[in-house]
Amino acid sequence: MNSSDLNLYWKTVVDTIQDGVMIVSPEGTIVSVNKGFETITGYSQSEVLGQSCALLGCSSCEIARNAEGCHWCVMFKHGRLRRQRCALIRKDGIPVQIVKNASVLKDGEGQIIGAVETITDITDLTTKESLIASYRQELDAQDRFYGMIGASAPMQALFELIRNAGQSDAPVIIFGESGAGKELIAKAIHEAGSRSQFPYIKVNCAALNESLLESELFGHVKGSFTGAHRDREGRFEAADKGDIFLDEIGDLPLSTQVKLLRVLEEKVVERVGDHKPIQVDVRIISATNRDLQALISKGEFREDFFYRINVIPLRAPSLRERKGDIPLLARSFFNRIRMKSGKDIHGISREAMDALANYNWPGNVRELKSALEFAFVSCHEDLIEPRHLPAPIAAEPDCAPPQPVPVQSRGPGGATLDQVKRTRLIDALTSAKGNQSEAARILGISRTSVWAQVKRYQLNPADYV
Ligand SMILES: Nc1ncnc2c1ncn2[C@@H]1O[C@H](COP(=O)(O)OP(=O)(O)OP(=O)(O)O)[C@@H](O)[C@H]1O
Repeated sequence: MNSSDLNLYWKTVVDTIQDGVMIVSPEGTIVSVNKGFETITGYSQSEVLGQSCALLGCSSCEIARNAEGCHWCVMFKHGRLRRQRCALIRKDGIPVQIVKNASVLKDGEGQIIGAVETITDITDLTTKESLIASYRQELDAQDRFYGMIGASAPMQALFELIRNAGQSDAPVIIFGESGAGKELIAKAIHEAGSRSQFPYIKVNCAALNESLLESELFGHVKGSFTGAHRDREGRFEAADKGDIFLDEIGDLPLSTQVKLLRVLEEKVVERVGDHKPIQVDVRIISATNRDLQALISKGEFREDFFYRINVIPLRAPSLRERKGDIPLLARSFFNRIRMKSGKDIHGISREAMDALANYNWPGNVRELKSALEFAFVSCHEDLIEPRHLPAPIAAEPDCAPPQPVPVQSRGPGGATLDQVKRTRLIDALTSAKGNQSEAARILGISRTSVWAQVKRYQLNPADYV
């Protein structure tokens, strides 16, 4: 077969391919199209020959034509076009999603004599893509609730409780281990509720001493103590009509509990150094990782105050009670950290994911987040492997099924949760040579939590230096 024979068959070859093929002159006049083109556009050959290719209303050409200083067909400027995703308008007015490729055609002297364009109909693909995107959105919406991630049954049940609690004005108390997400729950209650248009104010009851805490909560008047140079509004006044989140409420001094009880009962506050009652309409959301009943027995927490704040109790499930959420959480943290770090790590290996799933997570979600941050620093490869995770996670072969652990329960060997936590804190302080920030990193909890636990368990970090 010689080349002239081949030319005879060429048209048949072009007509058998499903993609559309169109040849245009340098002015954009359509000079030839194949059968695929007819199928995709709905135009017959006789209808388009001699017409301008603008007839197809291609979205990318429209954009190029409207761009200032641009030749109406970018392809003639650049010589070729590769995998351009756009849409053209069929003869019946329906848009078709396409991918097009194009090249200019030159004669023997290098003069442009036209261009060839191929068109692939990707309607099926885009339909599938949008279906996947909508499924993904649906799944995301189910697994996320005001920034909280959780597809497991305990989390789904918690989301429902939060929705209900948000609608009520009754005080809410959130129990749960450190790092389990109590603060996120408090914020979600506010955002999901009828007070969301008003302030949300957080106060950490363990971070301040008694007099500073009272001045913080209730405000003070000028001269009420050394350093009170002017009147100051307290956090309750600032939270008027909204919510106040009292974190670590178990660390609230007894005398402050009495004052808060009055705020709850009479809905008034008095600034420190003043006796003028100020009306406030604030819902209290509190949280603790301590066993309040035990504190009541020891006389360290007022029973009447406990019943006042414990109207709607919620519990943040520990991560080991909802191990099914680990991959979901890990992937979400991975994506967030990757975006921030700019490091080109592609994912978490199967083995590393298994290690995450098998670990017991005493520091809960916070520890998981820290573990991934650690992995991003130590990984210089494509995938996060077990060796990039903090040592205890990579090492711990804990294949025991997740055990529901009530907040005020007993830990291994019948020890109370407090005893287990105390031992864990001592271990961390020992490894960290008394450095509380380092101990916090080891445990995957905040420095404030370590500081509060040191205080609660009456430890002296200097003993571990
Ligand atoms: N369900 C969740 N989804 C996404 N992130 C979470 C979830 N739970 C907790 N986190 C993240 O884990 C970290 C610790 O959460 P949070 O501060 O709410 O815990 P906590 O129980 O209040 O801890 P602590 O008792 O130490 O104050 C935060 O960075 C938070 O964003």
